[in-house]
Amino acid sequence: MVEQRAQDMTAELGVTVVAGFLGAGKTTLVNHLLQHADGRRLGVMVNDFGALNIDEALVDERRDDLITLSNGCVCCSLQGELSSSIESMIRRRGEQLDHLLIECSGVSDPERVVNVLHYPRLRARARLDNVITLVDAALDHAGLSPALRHLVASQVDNADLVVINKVDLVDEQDIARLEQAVLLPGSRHVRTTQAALPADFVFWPVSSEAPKCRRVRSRLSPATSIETLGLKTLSWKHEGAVDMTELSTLLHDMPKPILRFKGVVRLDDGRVLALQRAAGRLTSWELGNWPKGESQLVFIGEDTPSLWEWLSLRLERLPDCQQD
Ligand SMILES: Nc1nc2c(ncn2[C@@H]2O[C@H](COP(=O)(O)OP(=O)(O)OP(=O)(O)O)[C@@H](O)[C@H]2O)c(=O)[nH]1
Repeated sequence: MVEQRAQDMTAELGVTVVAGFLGAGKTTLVNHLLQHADGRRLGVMVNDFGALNIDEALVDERRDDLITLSNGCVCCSLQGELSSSIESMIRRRGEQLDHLLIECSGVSDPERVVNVLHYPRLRARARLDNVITLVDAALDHAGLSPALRHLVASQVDNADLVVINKVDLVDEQDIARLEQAVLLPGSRHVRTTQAALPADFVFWPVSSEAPKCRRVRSRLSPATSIETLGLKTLSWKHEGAVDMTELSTLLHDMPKPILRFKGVVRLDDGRVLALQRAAGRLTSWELGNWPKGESQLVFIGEDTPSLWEWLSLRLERLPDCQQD
């Protein structure tokens, strides 16, 4: 991998792949890097697992160098779309971009994204600089299904740098236990809050030697496929305002196997709220940049029929429920 990168240092566009399980802090890292780009011109590609791409709204600034890949996962069904989007990013922006950030969906194995970057037609023009995997320190990893634990292990094993994020939410002992459980011996890793990773960890100085990142050997094979993960998504759209009292009760009651929730909600008074739940914690903030009139909610969780029946029933009190 390092040898491949050394050959590619003259290629025009440096690429960082940002991976990590649902809600680990990938968008937070992308936003942090956009804010600490130090004059570097960054392109961003985001990929949400759900049918609605909420990440598009959550990445700071609406930019014409933001490409959204939705309704699938870059590690499987969207590989063709990923490669053509990278090509079009290179074509359209090649001379005006210094670096491309590819944010994978939370259920992607970054190895598959890296494979796309090795396609001959991309190799000469894009240079993979690093794979950064975020791990959610607040998530009960032991409580995940074996397939999802396998996915997280694969994300970690394929990283050049592992970012143990959300260390503000847990104590030192828990962090040490998590590191012991998920990291391979000698893995390059850092701890962060709000994914505040120094930019030097991500962007290689243009004139430097090839990056000395360590490519760990995967202890798992074959690569995780989305089909084996046993996950389901449910998305919901509504043209008008949403009753926050009803929605808040629903979100409060949501069972643990619904692993991730994201939404953008228009309120009666015209304000727009972004809402998220990851590792059981709900956060919300006012959003200034949502051009669409509608409210959108996406839920991702284990494929247990009773869970989705429960959610559908609750969502029926809010109109226009649509299952994927
Ligand atoms: N307390 C705390 N919250 C964090 C931290 N980093 C991120 N968050 C919150 O965690 C939630 C998920 O963060 P995102 O950056 O959207 O996670 P993601 O990996 O992009 O999520 P998906 O794309 O859905 O997989 C958001 O509500 C963030 O504000 C952190 O270090 N501490």
